[in-house]
Amino acid sequence: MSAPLLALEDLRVAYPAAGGERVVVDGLSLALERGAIGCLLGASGCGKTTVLRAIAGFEPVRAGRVVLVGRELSRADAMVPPEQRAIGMMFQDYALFPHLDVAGNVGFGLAGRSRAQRRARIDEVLALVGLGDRAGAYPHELSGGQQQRVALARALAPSPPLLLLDEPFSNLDIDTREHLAAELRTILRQTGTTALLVTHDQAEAFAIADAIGVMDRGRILQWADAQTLYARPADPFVAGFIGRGSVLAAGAVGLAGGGTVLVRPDRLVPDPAGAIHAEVMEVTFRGPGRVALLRLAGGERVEVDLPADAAAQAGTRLALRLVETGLVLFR
Ligand SMILES: Nc1ncnc2c1ncn2[C@@H]1O[C@H](COP(=O)(O)OP(=O)(O)OP(=O)(O)O)[C@@H](O)[C@H]1O
Repeated sequence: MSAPLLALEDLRVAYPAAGGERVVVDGLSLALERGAIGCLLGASGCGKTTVLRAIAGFEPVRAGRVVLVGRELSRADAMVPPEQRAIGMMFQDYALFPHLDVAGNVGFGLAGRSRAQRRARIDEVLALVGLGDRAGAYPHELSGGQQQRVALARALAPSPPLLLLDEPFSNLDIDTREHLAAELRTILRQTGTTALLVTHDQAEAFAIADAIGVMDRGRILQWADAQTLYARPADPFVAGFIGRGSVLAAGAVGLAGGGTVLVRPDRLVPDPAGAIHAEVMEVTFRGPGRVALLRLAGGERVEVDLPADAAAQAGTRLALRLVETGLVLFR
């Protein structure tokens, strides 16, 4: 197999803190193939941005290595400065220059090319992001989504070997975000750009990435494609974090042998002959169907998708059976 385009090897990053230092990235490794779109997914504060900052060269590493196209960029006792890494970046505040028009913003990173070459490249990337007719507009004349496209065009213009994107759509409304996520994936594919994205939004990660690393407290718990994370989460944290479902003691749903089990909302089905008894706490309509929040006999809470004909109401009791195919057990 060919060497990955980006390799993070046992990376450790710490910030100064009262009485010493606080490790926020702790033994993190990943490999990204050329042309692949990777994503770090995790809750606020788990260290995602810090990983990107270490790759970009804004944060020194305490241990481990950052290697891009076979070139060592960071290790504990040496680092290549950010401006010599040729890595493209797009951050959540997209920081466009307000006094430059769209063409000026996009052309900013294209010093060293002739005027004609610059102009041609600006036109090319603006067409790519669907803003071919807005080259003369100023950032304040554009919508949030358009500004974000300009930021993307600016990051792509120098054809960086690697593009880092930190919560690129977090300032946008949900419709624009979903639309742009799909568009971003298409553009990255068209240009063959290798990218590493950071987000706390699972839908965004699923829509864009080929491989997703679920992070918790500075580590990657599992690095896999979206289907694998959903169907075969590696541990209870990933199981609870990805998709809907509850991680319960196996005995709570009648399974022998101990351990815990991930119960997705379609794995418990109302059945008068079922052996699992629950109290209905709440029923919510979530178009197209209804969802019931149940309390099992041992007090565990679990969410269940209700069939159209199920007559469940808050305050009533319900018998259910467990659909055992596709269950994920942790022992
Ligand atoms: N410059 C800094 N100095 C000290 N602590 C920092 C610094 N930057 C980040 N931290 C801390 O490091 C931890 C990880 O922060 P980081 O921004 O990497 O997380 P994140 O997962 O990207 O979160 P968010 O989604 O909220 O940006 C947090 O607890 C944060 O408070």
